[in-house]
Amino acid sequence: MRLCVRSLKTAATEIRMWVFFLSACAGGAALLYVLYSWLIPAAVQYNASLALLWHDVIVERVLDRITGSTRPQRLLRAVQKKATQGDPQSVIATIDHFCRHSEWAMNVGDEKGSILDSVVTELNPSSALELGTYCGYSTVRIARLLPPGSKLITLEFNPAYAAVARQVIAWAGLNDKVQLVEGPSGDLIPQMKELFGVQTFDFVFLDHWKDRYLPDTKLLEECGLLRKGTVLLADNVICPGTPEYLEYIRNSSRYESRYFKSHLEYTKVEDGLEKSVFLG
Ligand SMILES: C[S@@+](CC[C@H](N)C(=O)[O-])C[C@H]1O[C@@H](n2cnc3c(N)ncnc32)[C@H](O)[C@@H]1O
Ligand SMILES: [Mg+2]
Repeated sequence: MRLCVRSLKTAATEIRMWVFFLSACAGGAALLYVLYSWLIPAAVQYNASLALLWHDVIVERVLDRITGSTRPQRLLRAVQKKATQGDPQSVIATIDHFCRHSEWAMNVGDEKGSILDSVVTELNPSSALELGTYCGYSTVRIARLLPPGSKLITLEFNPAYAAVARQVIAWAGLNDKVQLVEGPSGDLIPQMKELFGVQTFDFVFLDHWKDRYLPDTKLLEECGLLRKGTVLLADNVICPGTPEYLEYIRNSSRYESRYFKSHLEYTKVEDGLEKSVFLG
């Protein structure tokens, strides 16, 4: 009888321990779930530094490790799987969907993209330059709006990104409008006239590394690649930010400049585009 009571007590203690252990596991899992599905997404939607750290460093590195591929390669696979060949709009929509629902990427994005579209449509440029191609998202956005016979030269110094962008541009059916040139902007801008026969650009989209906006603008001026009326459109002037460029372009008597408020691609963090008309 005594033995029986003792084994009942031991069993009750064991059950209590198991209940405690399982509750702790369930609590931990619930906490992780709330963190991952609610707190982190909410924080990175509204905070600039957290957004860039989370999307551009943590998630990208983890997914690269797990999948054995790079973000541009995953983006390209989504395009090849879901977008219609020869249809730029479907390529843009596929990339935006991928970036909103699978993985953030540093394209200009749909929200600022519609501002970019209106600037390009209004200007109707026959020669355009893009600094920073990445996967070719903004290249496709700009090139699809160019009038027949126009050309967009886009510069990218990362060979792996350039290789992906070439396939994205080809998938959109825009090879005849786009010339992707591989190399650093600082070396290529001075060679534009002799290598590509460009006189001046009607439109320049600045979206490469932010510390190059100002030196490359001055280089474009020195090389005589801007004409009276050339429009410079600069992305990410708030996030990550280009303070020296803004200081220069807003205070120079050679430009008329205007800020278009928007958000960092695929988030609610404030960012914007600066449109500056060269006055000659
Ligand atoms: C923000 S991404 C461009 C995004 C692209 N414009 C879009 O919206 O789809 C910036 C790209 O510029 C490239 N880049 C940065 N500095 C550069 C430079 N000095 N010359 C050429 N490419 C550069 C980077 O490798 C990167 O792919
Ligand atoms: Mg950008």
